Amino acid sequence: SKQRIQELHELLNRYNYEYHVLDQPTVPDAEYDRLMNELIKLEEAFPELKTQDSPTQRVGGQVLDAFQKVEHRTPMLSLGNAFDEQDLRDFDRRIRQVVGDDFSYVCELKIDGLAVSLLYEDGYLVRGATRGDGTIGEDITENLKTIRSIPLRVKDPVTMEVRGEAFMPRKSFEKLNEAKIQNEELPFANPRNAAAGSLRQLDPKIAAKRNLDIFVYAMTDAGEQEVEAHSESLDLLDHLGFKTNKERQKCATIEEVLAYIENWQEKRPSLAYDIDGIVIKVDSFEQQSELGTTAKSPRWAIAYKFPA
Ligand SMILES: COc1nc2nc(N)nc(N)c2nc1C
Repeated sequence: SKQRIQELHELLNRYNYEYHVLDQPTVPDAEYDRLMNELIKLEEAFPELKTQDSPTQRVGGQVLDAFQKVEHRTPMLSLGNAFDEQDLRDFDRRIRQVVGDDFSYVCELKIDGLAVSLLYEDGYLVRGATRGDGTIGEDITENLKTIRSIPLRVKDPVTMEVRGEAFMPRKSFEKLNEAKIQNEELPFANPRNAAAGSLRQLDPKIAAKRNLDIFVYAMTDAGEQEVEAHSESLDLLDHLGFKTNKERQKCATIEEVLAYIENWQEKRPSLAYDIDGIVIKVDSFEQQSELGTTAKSPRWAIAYKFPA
């Protein structure tokens, strides 16, 4: 049974990864459910064989009476904003004044959700927290564990914090609001509020039903992982089993950044989730550290906000 439990862990984690991270399931849901039920029964029969990263542990047990405050290992910064082309050209000029002309940007969609931090120790997810004020957040581990695209254990025994944006896909938002209106409850104003409201639930079983998702966008201590650029750290996060946003693109010049922005301004309605802008980052970590950060945001990144 220990061997079968190990086998079920691997199967369920693989099927979960294919469905929720790759969006390419290879088995029907019924097969997944059958294996999950077998694992639940085996763990009931052999409780000593239940592990913290077991797929059965995603939906926590008890309802909390409050969230604990937690301190982030490294502060969660915020982004400076750009609202038009001139702001972006000013940003670009400031970058070039420090690092010269030999650098590249990475552009990413700015997901309209909730910034969260995931702490992994020796490869295991040990804590999940809201951004809070950037230094102190709230421990919402039990709720974040219900997001199927968050690995409970990653391939390598890494210890790091991973940052990402938790969000509610538009279709889930519409279905949730339909149900709320049916029950004569107040609907959520937008997917971002719905995601925030879901992650603030003290009962993880409610969060588990809200079909939340996440795109991770940074890891701390990336230096220790021998990566030298942000784009490489995103590829490493993919390798570790995280869900990153695939629409990211390297841009050699601000002109290419402007073209990327224009492209996504147009394609925005076709996305399965809300975005409120585009994040532009200098790719090289060495150049990021040359540029440094102000008290609250990096000088090497900026968020272009779409007009409301
Ligand atoms: C480097 O710091 C950041 N990077 C980010 N990247 C993306 N894609 N989205 C964000 N919301 C974001 N926020 C911050 C503070």
